[in-house]
Amino acid sequence: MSLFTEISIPQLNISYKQPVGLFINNKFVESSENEQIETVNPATGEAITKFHAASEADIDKAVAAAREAYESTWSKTSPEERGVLLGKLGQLIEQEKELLAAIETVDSGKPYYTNALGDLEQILQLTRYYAGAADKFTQGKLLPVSSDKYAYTVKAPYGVVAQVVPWNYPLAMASWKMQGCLAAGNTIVIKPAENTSLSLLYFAQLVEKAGFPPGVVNVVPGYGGVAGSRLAAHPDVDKIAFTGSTAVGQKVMAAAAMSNLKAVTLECGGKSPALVFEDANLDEAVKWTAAGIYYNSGQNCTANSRIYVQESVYEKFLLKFTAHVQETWKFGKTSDLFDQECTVGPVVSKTQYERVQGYIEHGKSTEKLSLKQMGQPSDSKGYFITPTIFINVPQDSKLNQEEIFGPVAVIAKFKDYKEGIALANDTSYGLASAVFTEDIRKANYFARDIKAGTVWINSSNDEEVSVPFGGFKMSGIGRELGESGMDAYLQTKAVHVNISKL
Ligand SMILES: NC(=O)C1=CN([C@@H]2O[C@H](COP(=O)(O)OP(=O)(O)OC[C@H]3O[C@@H](n4cnc5c(N)ncnc54)[C@H](O)[C@@H]3O)[C@@H](O)[C@H]2O)C=CC1
Ligand code: BAL
Repeated sequence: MSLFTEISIPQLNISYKQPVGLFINNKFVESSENEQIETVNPATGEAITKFHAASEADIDKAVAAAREAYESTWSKTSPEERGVLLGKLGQLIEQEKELLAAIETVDSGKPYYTNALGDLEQILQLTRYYAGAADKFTQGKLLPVSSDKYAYTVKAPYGVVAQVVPWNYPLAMASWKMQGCLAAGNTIVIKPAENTSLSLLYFAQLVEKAGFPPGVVNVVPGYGGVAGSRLAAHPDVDKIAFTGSTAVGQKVMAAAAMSNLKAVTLECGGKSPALVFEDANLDEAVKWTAAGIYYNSGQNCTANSRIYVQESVYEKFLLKFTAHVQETWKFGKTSDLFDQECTVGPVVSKTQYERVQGYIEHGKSTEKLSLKQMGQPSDSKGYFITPTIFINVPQDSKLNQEEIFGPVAVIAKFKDYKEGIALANDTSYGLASAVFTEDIRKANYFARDIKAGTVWINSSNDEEVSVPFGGFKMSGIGRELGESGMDAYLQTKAVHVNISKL
């Protein structure tokens, strides 16, 4: 099988060369067992191409390349040099952002204009952020101890870092991990998800063009149970960062512990609440909560998948929410993801389609809940799911307890602040939360009382690359983005200096 394949995207009049090998030492290579994975366009269900899947032996080669690059070159670069390389990478991303967004659209099902281009804007922004941060967030501290002694701290990179990323934001989740990690001075072996590997393979070429030395970034597409688990258990990986399901996050942490006690960052599932109080601006609350559940077809770990509305404005909110969803969250003409009006794409795969439809069917038939469904895709191909609203959902419903990861809003009532915050906290997850009120005290009580890593006051899911992101409880460990996105890849060394004389 060739290491490149020609792919056409007729809607944008684009034809390009897609790398389909493993990227090790700045070269595309075949997998040692010649195993291949077919990737499918979620809007049509049709195959796009096949790419090589890394075996355990390939992972070992990639880790050895990353180790060699770390010891021989990368650990000797200055933070400023790393910042310059990230700056060049940013320029290349800017030049290629339309193509990268188009690859995301075709491979992961993101509407091009209203979604995929947005991912690329964020990637560009965070690449520039870490280019500038490389020589700022790497500084240690001077610690005066006594007249005869001082100490200083050094922030040292871990060395070889493994990263395992999911399919809901293929290149964005990779960038959340890679750019800060490189700025901090580590080398990387990164595994994209098996159903959305194309954008990161294309991106690898930009890494090489920007001038990163061989072995600094290695991209190893492959199956989670083979390539992912080998990375988690690898004795020469110093840290692993993972985004995906909580169940796999637990496996990654166990493998990390039982191999070499490598450091771990986990960004896992969520069941994030939004509380809408009676004094909220309801139009604003409707707009944000709808975006917070329907953007990216609900495939967001931070999706506000539980919406609680104070009982006095519940009916009014429902009417407004339903009308707004009908108006704003729509499939494209002929289910075309390149239609400028398209805001709802398919979910990523047949597996996810069946999983999300399973929850809808469960709500409808088993729990007999009331629901509204908005519009139909214009043809039956692909994995499109109609934006769905479940109404008056009891707290113990499966729909209120489990992460659905699809365009399914779950709405319920609450009486007062005490009940609202109790319902919001009634989950094993703690990734994000939102509150809608015009009362600054109430908003701040909520920020104080909610057990979640992110609180949005009068908005939802509007992340910033400069602000830390991560979960409480079973949503994860550690933080990404902002200064935390570099700190996650630095460890502190304390140096004691004795200047006393006998
Ligand atoms: N936090 C988030 O952003 C995400 C959450 N999810 C949740 O997980 C559910 C299931 O989706 P899946 O694709 O099954 O998620 P997953 O957790 O299996 O996949 C995420 C990544 O982990 C890798 N992986 C799988 N098994 C592994 C293992 N044993 N060791 C190391 N890496 C492994 C996969 O290849 C992929 O790259 C979704 O419905 C959603 O609820 C899924 C993706 C992203
Ligand atoms: N919004 C980016 C991370 C996530 O929700 O999956």
